Amino acid sequence: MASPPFSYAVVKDAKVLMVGAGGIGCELLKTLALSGFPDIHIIDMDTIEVSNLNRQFLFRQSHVGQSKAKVARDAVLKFRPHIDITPYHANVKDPEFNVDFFKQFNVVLNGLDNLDARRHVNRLCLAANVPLVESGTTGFLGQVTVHVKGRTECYECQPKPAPKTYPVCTITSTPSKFVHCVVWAKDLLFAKLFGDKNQDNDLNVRSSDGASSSENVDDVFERRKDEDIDQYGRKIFDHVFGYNIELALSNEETWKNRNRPKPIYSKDVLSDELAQQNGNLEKNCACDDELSVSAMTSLGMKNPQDIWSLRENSKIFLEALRIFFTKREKEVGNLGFDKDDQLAVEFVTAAANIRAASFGIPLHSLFEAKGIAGNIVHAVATTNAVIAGLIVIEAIKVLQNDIESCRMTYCLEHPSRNMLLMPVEPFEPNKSCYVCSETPLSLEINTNRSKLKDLVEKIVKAKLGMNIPLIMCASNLLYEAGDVEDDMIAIYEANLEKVLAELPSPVTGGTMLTVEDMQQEFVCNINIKHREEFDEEKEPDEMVLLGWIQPVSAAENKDKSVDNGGSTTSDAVVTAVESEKDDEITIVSTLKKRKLPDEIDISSAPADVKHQKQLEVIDDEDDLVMLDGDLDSFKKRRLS
Ligand SMILES: Nc1ncnc2c1ncn2[C@@H]1O[C@H](COP(=O)(O)OP(=O)(O)OP(=O)(O)O)[C@@H](O)[C@H]1O
Ligand SMILES: [Zn+2]
Repeated sequence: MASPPFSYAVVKDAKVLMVGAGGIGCELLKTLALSGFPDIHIIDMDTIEVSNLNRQFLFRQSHVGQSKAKVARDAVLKFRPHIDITPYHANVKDPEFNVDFFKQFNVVLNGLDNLDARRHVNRLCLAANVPLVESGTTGFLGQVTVHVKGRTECYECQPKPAPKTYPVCTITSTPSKFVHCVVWAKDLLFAKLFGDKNQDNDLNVRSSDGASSSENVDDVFERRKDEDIDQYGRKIFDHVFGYNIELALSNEETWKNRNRPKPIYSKDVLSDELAQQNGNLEKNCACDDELSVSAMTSLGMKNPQDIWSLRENSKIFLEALRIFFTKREKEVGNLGFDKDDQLAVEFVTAAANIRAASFGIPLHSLFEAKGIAGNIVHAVATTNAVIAGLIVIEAIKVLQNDIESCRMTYCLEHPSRNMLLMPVEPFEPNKSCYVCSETPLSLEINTNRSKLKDLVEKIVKAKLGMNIPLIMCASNLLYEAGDVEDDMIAIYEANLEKVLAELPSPVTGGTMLTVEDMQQEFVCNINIKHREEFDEEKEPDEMVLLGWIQPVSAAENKDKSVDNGGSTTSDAVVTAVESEKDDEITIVSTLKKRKLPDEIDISSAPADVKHQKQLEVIDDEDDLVMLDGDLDSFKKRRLS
């Protein structure tokens, strides 16, 4: 079908909102300005960092520390002085950016890097009825999608795979890849030593028969008053890399079909006097900046791309631990892993490598370990530029109200059918999407036993992702959360416990609850039905939400699992799930688009069918595969 010719009028009259002035945003603002857009508003909450300069070309060294939105505006005005650019150095979730604010724009363009903000913008665009062009990049991969209320899928019509998770036992007992060791070092050991002591931690789960001495284990991690720090470090070292491994080895069953790990004790790797020689810290730490304190510097090691020997890793491990307990003592107990915290990265690299050595897994450099721990895929400027160009092309189609011609476009790393850019017709809205559809969700619940509090925590907050929910049953307010004053919080909690302990009686007869999210302008109707019989294994909460699509990874990993960390810089994972090696990518999108046939009732089975098909492919993580075809004829195809 021929699209209407490009009309400059739609551009000339358009008022657009850009959210995000980072890698994609800089390219986008430049392309919008050069394409003749006269009125552009930009929201970005961040300031410029040195690490942005290699690709966020509107920024220079002298801008470091300044607002991205404002500097981007000034930079573009230098070559397009006559356009209006309004910057907001703010979080798009701030209340000032409400439905009325969104209504003033003809189209909203996202250049964000996280799911939460994307969802928020999606919901506001739906509430304000403004089309959204959404985008993301991860290295060479990227995508641009178009979301128009009632005509295409909204951003949340399909579940988004959450960051990859691993079964706990792989992490605690049977690692087979370096990433497993990194997750162990970061989420278990680092958290145990430097994080919140009250948090549950699976570090002590070693083998099925090794639980007996769990009390002693806690003592080991507790540093005794006046305990010499080097001695303490060695004690931890010997416990986690020596004793725990010996204990795990005692369970013969585990090792029948696996390589047996080797216990490592500090005395075997480091001679005794080394502990004293270790470090040169005083000399290097005249600086006040805590994050710049480094075990590598202290030990005279410079190159983050070197792969350290077992001995070097052991020295870094002890030195980093020593620095945390001496120079950063105040933070111990509150630390969370941060990829920009040099000392934390050094500690995690060293711990992961020592564990890897024990399990016969190849060691890695700090640079590589940091990438894995921070879930970092290095950004590619060209991908951002291509994606920004595509955003503008789609925005113009949207402004021309030519939704038929809109395409979701996937930028691939390797050509497929000789193409690097794969256009896909947008999907129709998912009729069972709780965000954009009017159809109420249905909750089957044991109303005799379940409490409203559970419903709020398990369904409203955890599943539907509402931040500050307000629940109404007809015109009665049942639950409210939000910025309550401090002294009110206690009263409020007591009230909630008391007054709302049981689900209110009208619900038991089958009642529609209306749930609003005050922060995200989001309304969702839940029809509650009473059901007494629940399968305890499959439905342990005695609650089943129908019409809601589970995020991929939640269903994939029913076992208790450990998150491998932060989010990627983009959302390209929507279609491409990264596997552990850079060159292994699993594509789960159906790149050849199909409109959902009308006869299929997607409110029930097909969404699940589609979902399961995706899982099949995600499991096959070692190949580059692509799903091709429509809902009932998914085929896996290997790309060569
Ligand atoms: N809730 C939000 N409100 C406003 N801006 C946001 C929000 N969430 C993310 N952003 C902005 O979106 C931009 C995303 O850009 P990009 O993906 O290039 O990330 P970056 O932080 O600039 O770089 P990197 O994460 O790769 O170091 C950032 O500038 C960030 O400040
Ligand atoms: Zn939707």
